Amino acid sequence: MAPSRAILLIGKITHARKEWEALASQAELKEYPSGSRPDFLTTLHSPAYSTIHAIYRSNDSTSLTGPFDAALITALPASVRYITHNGAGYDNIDIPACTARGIQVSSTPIAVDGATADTAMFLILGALRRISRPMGSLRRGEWRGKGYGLGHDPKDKVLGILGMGGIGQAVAHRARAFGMSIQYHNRNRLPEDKELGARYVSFEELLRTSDVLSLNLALNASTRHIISTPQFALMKPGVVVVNTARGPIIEEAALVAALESGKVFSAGLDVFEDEPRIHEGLVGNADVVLLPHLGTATWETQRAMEVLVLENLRGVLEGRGLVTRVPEQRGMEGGGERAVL
Ligand SMILES: NC(=O)c1ccc[n+]([C@@H]2O[C@H](COP(=O)([O-])OP(=O)(O)OC[C@H]3O[C@@H](n4cnc5c(N)ncnc54)[C@H](O)[C@@H]3O)[C@@H](O)[C@H]2O)c1
Repeated sequence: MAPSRAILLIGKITHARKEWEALASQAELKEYPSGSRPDFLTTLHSPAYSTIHAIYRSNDSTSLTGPFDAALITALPASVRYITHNGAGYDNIDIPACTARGIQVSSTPIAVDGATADTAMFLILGALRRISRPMGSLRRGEWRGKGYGLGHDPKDKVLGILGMGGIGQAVAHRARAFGMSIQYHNRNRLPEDKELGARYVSFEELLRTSDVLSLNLALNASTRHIISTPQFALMKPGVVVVNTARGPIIEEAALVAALESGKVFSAGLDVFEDEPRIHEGLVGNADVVLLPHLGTATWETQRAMEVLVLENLRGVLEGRGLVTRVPEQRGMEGGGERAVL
């Protein structure tokens, strides 16, 4: 007998295609590989989509559908019960709108921790050395170039981690090997065994006393622009700021001003306020280290993320529920969330 429930894949599965196809014994598999938001909204009303039980989407597939905002959530077929999202950040999904409709959402924490923390370390070391300027000079045939200057060692510097979740903890673990002393601020203080010897401090103390500030918290209404002009004013002169979380956590114009005034020695950025647009004051600043949102861009991590989404789908199809439901839906019926940090 044909499965009566369907799963809709929006975008592509690249690294775990076989595992996706294996789900065909448990559900009808449908795919929406390309299109536009108006096209997607129209397609949602077709009878072929009326049995969709779960949706596989990703941060990348936002380019096909636009954000999963309240308008899109409202337009989903009544049959949709789960959204399994490929991405540790899910700021492009309106979680309260999903909860209001009884739709459970999972993300891919843990799978992303190592690669994103490696990226943060790369940016911390690169920004401490202001490595971009001499790298650019070399490629222009100018060897070290004119503005070349000495950098700083990570050893004995205070690393302040804002957001000590999975990635923050993986950054702490790595930074310790470079001789950094670590402090953090989080919504909730961690149990001692997860602190890895890091000191818990207030947000203000973190800003006032860190030599390097690493941003590792989720983007939401309360964290948008959490780092802006007043926060830069509190920081130590010559601080290094690294962001591998989400661009809008920093008010980019304020960062540019802090770089230009010399308050910030350098920055290392994987994420930007209005990707893929980048503030001219950052692109034009040879001393900042910039990456085009590559935090999880490794073969191993991309596969691990896809496999985790499929584990969530299998959990749903086999009646066990989601494996990594988002913490905002804690307490909602149907289980499967990780601890709220
Ligand atoms: N650059 C990339 O490619 C990339 C890859 C993966 C994740 N990310 C981003 O990194 C973020 C963190 O990922 P994670 O898996 O570590 O998430 P996580 O949920 O494990 O950790 C986030 C931490 O931030 C803390 N937090 C939330 N609001 C806070 C606040 N106002 N002040 C202090 N702490 C606060 C939470 O308590 C939690 O401990 C994601 O939300 C995502 O946006 C980026």
